[in-house]
Amino acid sequence: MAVVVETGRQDAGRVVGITVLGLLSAAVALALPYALGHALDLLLRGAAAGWWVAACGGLIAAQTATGAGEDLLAGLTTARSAARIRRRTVRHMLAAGPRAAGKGTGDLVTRVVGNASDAAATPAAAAALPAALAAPVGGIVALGLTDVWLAVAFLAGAPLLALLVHRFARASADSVIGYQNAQGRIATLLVEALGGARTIAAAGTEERENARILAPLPELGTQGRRMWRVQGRATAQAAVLVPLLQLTVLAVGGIRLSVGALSVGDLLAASRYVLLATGIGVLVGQLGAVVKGRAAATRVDEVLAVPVPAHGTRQLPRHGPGALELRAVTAVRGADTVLDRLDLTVPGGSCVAVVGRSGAGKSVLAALAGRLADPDGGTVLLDDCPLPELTAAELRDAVGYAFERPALLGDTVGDAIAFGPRPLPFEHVTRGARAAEADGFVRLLPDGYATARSRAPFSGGEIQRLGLARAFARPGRLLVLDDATSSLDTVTEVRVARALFHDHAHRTRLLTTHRAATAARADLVAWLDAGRIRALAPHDVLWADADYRALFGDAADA
Ligand SMILES: Nc1ncnc2c1ncn2[C@@H]1O[C@H](COP(=O)(O)OP(=O)(O)OP(=O)(O)O)[C@@H](O)[C@H]1O
Repeated sequence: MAVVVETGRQDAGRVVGITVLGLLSAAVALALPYALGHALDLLLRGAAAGWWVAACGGLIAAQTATGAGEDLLAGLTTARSAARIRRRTVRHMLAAGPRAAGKGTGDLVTRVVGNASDAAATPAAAAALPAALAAPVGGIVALGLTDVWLAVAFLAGAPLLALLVHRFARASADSVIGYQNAQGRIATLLVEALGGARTIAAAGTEERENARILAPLPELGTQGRRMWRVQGRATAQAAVLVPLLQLTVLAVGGIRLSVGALSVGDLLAASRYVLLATGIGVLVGQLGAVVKGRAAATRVDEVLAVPVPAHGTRQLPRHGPGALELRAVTAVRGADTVLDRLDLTVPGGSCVAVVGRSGAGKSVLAALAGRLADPDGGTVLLDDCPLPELTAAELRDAVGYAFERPALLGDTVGDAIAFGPRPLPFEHVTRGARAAEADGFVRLLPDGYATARSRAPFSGGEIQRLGLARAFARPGRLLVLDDATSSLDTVTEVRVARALFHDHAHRTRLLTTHRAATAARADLVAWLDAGRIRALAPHDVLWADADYRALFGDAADA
């Protein structure tokens, strides 16, 4: 329950305030029946009761004030906790990067939005528990002090009340966890379907997809009904048990009044104490919030448990050539060892194309090269420095990436190209766009580079060119391109290739590709096969090998 414990600690002042105000409110609630009873007895005897009546008024005002203060503090604590948990979860998720994506986008959103607010309510609800418990316990003690037989009558039925609370807490915890998990699964499937809306429409599988997304609905319904059943049963049982207990205590009180052991005022006080003693509704409500919050906190904690890569303190040598070395690198994905003690040296300033059959592990290798993922074994070095030893800023400044399906982030098209840790001069943006053959179509947009992204629908090839522009625009010594030119038409690809293969900045370039033409332009080709580099040589040399040619299918591409 790390996230709840931590937010509780940070809100310690307010949490203590809620407990203190709650206990004060309970104390006032316990004092009021005594004052009322005493005032009534004095009035019935015709004695002066002015002070006691005034005390009753004061106690009622104090009860209102402490209740309002408690509500205000609880609201503040919950709101601040929710903001803090969301900030922390979002920061952690982004720091974990692609590692967090394994949970599914929809499920992550549910955890950060819904579960975070339920978890945030826990410290305040837990802080109110002592008061929710003090009022009933105080009520029983007060009954005993008024007349021991009243307490005996109440305690005879109390075990049933205790059992009710215990069963409620246990049964509702199970159903709440089940409900939240089913919600997360629906969100994941929905986000997946929204991302694939075009494919679903083209395949005409809307109905099937609808059924797939809503598949966890019966489970959600079952858990929801269980939740309501548990709550309803507890409320119904309490609705029968509580009046029965009150009636029993009042009946005993009536008998004690008739034998002169109690005054009328005592009976009035007892009727209110028994109400406090049976305050199970408040306790059940508070317990419900704590149970729900703890279940939600478990789901938030699972996000926070995704490891975030630690960064070192080193800088790269000032004028290093950008030599990349993968030493005995192993990468395990699922049950498969995708890369198996792989060695690869990419000379500084050179352009190396990584080829291999589909699923050979090219993208995994590309991710390791710039530390978008860490290897399960072995080391990746840039200019002889292991990547984990570099500061985060040094690493991101040194390595640029372009992807097959880049995400365009930022408000305007220019922002999407400049997207990075530091602002970029406009000339760099346009230079990158020119190199990626994006400058022409960007300038035709209504406001050129200042066009809002939402007003600029792009084709797959154009999006790829903007992703390339982003990579070209930023300085750095290593450029990793993961299938980043696959959607370009042949003419554009040839033009982009000019910038890529004759890089004026002499950056080291590692690019994964399926195209023989792209491999042919690279200085060297790293042939990935069975988790290792089968050969590292120029394309012309490798072309003599029939297995190598088979990678590209139709040789006409070459
Ligand atoms: N997060 C993951 N979880 C499980 N398996 C994964 C994960 N990422 C990759 N894989 C698996 O690792 C293998 C290598 O994937 P990778 O994307 O690197 O192949 P690739 O050579 O780039 O393929 P392609 O040429 O088709 O893009 C594949 O079998 C893939 O299913």
